[in-house]
Amino acid sequence: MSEITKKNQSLTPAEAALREAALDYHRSPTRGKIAVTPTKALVNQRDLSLAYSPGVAYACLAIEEDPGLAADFTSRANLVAVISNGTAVLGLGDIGPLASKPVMEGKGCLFKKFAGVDVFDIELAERDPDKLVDIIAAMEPTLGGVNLEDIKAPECFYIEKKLKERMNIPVFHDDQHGTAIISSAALLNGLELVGKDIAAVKLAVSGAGAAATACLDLMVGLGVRRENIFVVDSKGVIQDQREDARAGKLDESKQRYCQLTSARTLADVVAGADVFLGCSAAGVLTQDMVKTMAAKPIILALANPEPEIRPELAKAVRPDCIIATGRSDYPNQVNNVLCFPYIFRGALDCGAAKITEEMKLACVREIAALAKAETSDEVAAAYAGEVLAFGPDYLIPKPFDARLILRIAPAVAQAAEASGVAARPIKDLEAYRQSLERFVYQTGMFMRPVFAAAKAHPARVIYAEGEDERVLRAVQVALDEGIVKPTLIGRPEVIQARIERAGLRLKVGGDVAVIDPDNDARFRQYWEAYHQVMGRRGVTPDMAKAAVRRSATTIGALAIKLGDADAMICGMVGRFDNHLEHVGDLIGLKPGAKTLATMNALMLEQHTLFLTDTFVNDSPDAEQLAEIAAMAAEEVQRFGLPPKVAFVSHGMFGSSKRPSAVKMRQAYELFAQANPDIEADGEMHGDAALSESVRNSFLPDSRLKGAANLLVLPTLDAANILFNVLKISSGHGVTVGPILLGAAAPVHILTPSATVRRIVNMTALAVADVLAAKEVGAQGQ
Ligand SMILES: NC(=O)C1=CN([C@@H]2O[C@H](COP(=O)(O)OP(=O)(O)OC[C@H]3O[C@@H](n4cnc5c(N)ncnc54)[C@H](OP(=O)(O)O)[C@@H]3O)[C@@H](O)[C@H]2O)C=CC1
Ligand SMILES: CC(=O)C(=O)O
Ligand SMILES: [Mg+2]
Repeated sequence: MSEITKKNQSLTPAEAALREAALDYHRSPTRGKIAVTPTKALVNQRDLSLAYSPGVAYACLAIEEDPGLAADFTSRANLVAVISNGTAVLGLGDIGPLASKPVMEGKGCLFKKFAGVDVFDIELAERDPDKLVDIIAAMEPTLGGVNLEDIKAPECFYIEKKLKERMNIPVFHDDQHGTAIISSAALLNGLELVGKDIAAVKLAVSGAGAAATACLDLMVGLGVRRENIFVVDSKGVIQDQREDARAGKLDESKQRYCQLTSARTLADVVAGADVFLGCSAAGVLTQDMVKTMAAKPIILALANPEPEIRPELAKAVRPDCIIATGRSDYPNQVNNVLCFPYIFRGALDCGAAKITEEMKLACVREIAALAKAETSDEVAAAYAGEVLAFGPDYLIPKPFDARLILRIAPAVAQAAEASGVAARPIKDLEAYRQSLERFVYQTGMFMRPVFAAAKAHPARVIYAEGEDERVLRAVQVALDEGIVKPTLIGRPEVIQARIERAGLRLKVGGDVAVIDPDNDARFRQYWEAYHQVMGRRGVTPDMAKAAVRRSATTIGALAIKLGDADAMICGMVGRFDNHLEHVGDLIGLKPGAKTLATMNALMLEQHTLFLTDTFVNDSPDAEQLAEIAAMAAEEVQRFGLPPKVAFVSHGMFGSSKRPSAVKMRQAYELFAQANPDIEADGEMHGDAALSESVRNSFLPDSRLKGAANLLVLPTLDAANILFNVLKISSGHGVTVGPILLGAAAPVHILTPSATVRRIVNMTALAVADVLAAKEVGAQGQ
């Protein structure tokens, strides 16, 4: 039996579940985590002659004449290579370049998602440092920057040094400097909390590789005294009596921290230490060792994926400790993801030739300060339910804090200019900061507030098409996310067979309840409830029984009505209008609402847009449009976004007297009267909705600033057509919806094209809506 098979067999159930989920995530729906996509249209002969021969030759010749133009005519200035040879992959060690690829693809995702930086992940089968330097240096014409990753010490120091000498673009070994920047910020904040002086603290360090050495170098620069640092590597304490030290064979990086001491083991040096820094291996710091640390110890246990000690173990023996790890599932995630996307963003945007010490220190300052800054509405929404006040469990900002890019990238660009390495200094830093906002709502940030709210209060969601494999897969994800208590409508034996065929872990009767439309003890209760609602609309008891047997959406709606579920997802099979009819009949309108309507969200390259009404009302009048806009604006806030509403039309601020333009103007006026605090304007063209300068050329004092994010369209045709055109033309726009507005309970009617991810997102939204409805109800009492 191989070591890996043995290891898999010894996983706890939670670890085994995580393993399955992680493998599934990497395998489907596409293999791997990242792809290369063209950014220009290439659809006709003309495009071809521009993109390729003959037109491309002009771009080539322009660059030949002025190499700086490569930044304008190619993607180079936004392209970073994440390069590894697989010799120190996380804490997994020397697993080789091929096995390192998921990590490098992952870093690529983080670069793109958090900071819009494009990445080629490059895994090289080469261990010889000089050959690696030659290979990487030869790639300079391709790249705007090099992020070295998971290359082991001491070779990594030499490789980075040589590349910095040879290349005229930023070269940054993430494991060294990214880790150093974050852990230094955590150390500074931690010391502030425990009231200790950086010049007086004793550091015990496990690991003397890339990460640990760089952390120590930076910490010494910040005031830790070298004589107070005691380092342990795989052979024990680095001290002058060690065989390699006596033989003069210590690497130069270790020699810097070699001590004259009688201590020989980690336990020896941890005793009395104020700070433990671990960049080494899983579990090396024991509870017994932690017990011996000085008062209010700070523990930075950064080995990945398994830290030197788990926080619950450290806290059990030293409740006074402050502990951080590299993991996402504990407070205080000290991980270089808080740094590398943003330091490169700033460096690329100002054309930095290098990453200097000033640029790194700017990052430390910004990250440390951000943890102490007042939390913005967006961050509070992104981490709903968590306390984000500076303290022992909030030492440094969270990875989904949108302010990271807004603060770090400008600070880095400014520092680059100050240290004389910026080829294109940023002239207007405030305008630059504002331009970075385009990255903030592009990503997981978009659904993040919704998921956080759902996670804090999981709710009972009933799925009408419970036998559909997409639904089963989505329920598995939603359960793994901890956001749902699901009920599936369907035949139990069919559901079970499909769960097994799809290789899912759902347990019918365990974490998943089932309502069998052919045989359920609640049948009588359900058809009677149906008859009670429909009896005066010509429905006999026999018709009521048949209706309940025939329509799963009817069953789902009745389940909500009778208190067996909080929310419903339906619509994967059949026509939208049929589902809507059942929902209208049985769930009805929420108090105060006069109409049902729908809204769809689209995450596009440049904007996140919400469009209404995409599915319900053919040609709503001005009053209905104002009401729909108000409901839609409320839902937009669920995503942590301030709604910015544009009533769009063929007319522009009174330029047209046609009825549809007049209607949109009236709708805006009614909306503005009822919702004076929401930014809105109309009627206006679609381009004016998205571009302030176009809008200003007609009306400089519009009540709408920047780009609108909620477009209210005059008819169902207009909204539905625009939505579908944008969805396809954007290529990779992510969509959420249709989001049903105005119903008395959270119900969403999806469409037959719904993907697993869409169902998961709509589940999260339905659960978040349950919570919001309860809060509104409580306020009304
Ligand atoms: N949270 C974060 O952001 C980051 C965390 N890390 C983590 O830090 C760890 C090290 O990474 P990196 O520096 O790149 O790797 P390196 O291979 O460069 O260094 C590993 C170091 O750990 C030492 N080591 C190994 N086993 C032990 C042990 N049992 N006791 C004490 N020291 C030991 C090695 O000793 P020797 O020199 O004798 O071989 C070496 O000095 C990994 O777990 C990695 O995941 C790294 C970067 C970022
Ligand atoms: C986070 C990281 O880069 C590492 O653990 O190697
Ligand atoms: Mg790494």
